[in-house]
Amino acid sequence: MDIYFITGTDTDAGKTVAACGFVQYLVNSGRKVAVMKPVASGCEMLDGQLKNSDALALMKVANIKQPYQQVNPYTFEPAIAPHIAAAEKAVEININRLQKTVDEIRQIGADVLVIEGAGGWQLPLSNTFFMPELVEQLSAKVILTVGLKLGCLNHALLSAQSIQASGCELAGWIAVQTDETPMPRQKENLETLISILKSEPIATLPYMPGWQSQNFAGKFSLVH
Ligand SMILES: Nc1ncnc2c1ncn2[C@@H]1O[C@H](COP(=O)(O)OP(=O)(O)OP(=O)(O)O)[C@@H](O)[C@H]1O
Ligand SMILES: C[C@H](N)[C@H](N)CCCCCC(=O)O
Ligand SMILES: [Mg+2]
Repeated sequence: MDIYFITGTDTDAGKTVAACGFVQYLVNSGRKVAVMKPVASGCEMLDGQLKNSDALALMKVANIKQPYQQVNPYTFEPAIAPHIAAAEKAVEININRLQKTVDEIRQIGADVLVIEGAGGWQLPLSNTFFMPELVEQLSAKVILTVGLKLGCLNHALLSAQSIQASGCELAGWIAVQTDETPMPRQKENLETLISILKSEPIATLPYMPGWQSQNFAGKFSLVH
């Protein structure tokens, strides 16, 4: 099973939009795709269970049916840093539990697993454990979502350097216009990103109101 981890230059960088498009692209190419949002803060009670809108959006585009708990093992109600939300509930985010969940997903016949992170690359999950440890342990390929806004050049370069320093493979990046108004000099910034990240993006996603009900698989190009 190939595992892709979708990270971003920051929270609100467009990771969920990028991850949903990437899942649609994989499904369109004939792959059996499962999804995960391992740790989510900003959840609401639905049908007696805390659920997160990112996890629900990913489940909608995947083509393997999974129980909610398998997609999103750790749910926290407040929209705050997850390790703080976990500490407030005396919950320990356990890397072995997450690894076991990924092993379960292997058993259900997925040939690709797309995992959305939370926040940016170096997300604390406790006082001593950060998200890159999980990504490295899973040998997941990383895709960096760059939210197109002023400051993204620095964030993109720092993220790429940190991904590589964590011993992970940066398999590609996705540019996302997250606001209705394009950032100033968006075209020039995209050219700079291509130069900094030393590759063309696997997709450039425009601002798409109602993206939840669109299929944007066609905007993606081949990723290894
Ligand atoms: N291309 C787009 N078209 C329309 N709306 C977008 C687009 N990209 C992002 N948005 C909106 O911007 C907001 C942030 O995007 P998104 O939720 O994908 O960020 P994220 O990186 O997944 O954040 P988080 O760290 O909370 O998971 C959302 O409200 C989303 O609907
Ligand atoms: C609630 C929010 N939308 C994200 N899910 C969590 C973002 C955590 C960011 C932590 C940080 O780096 O400061
Ligand atoms: Mg998200």
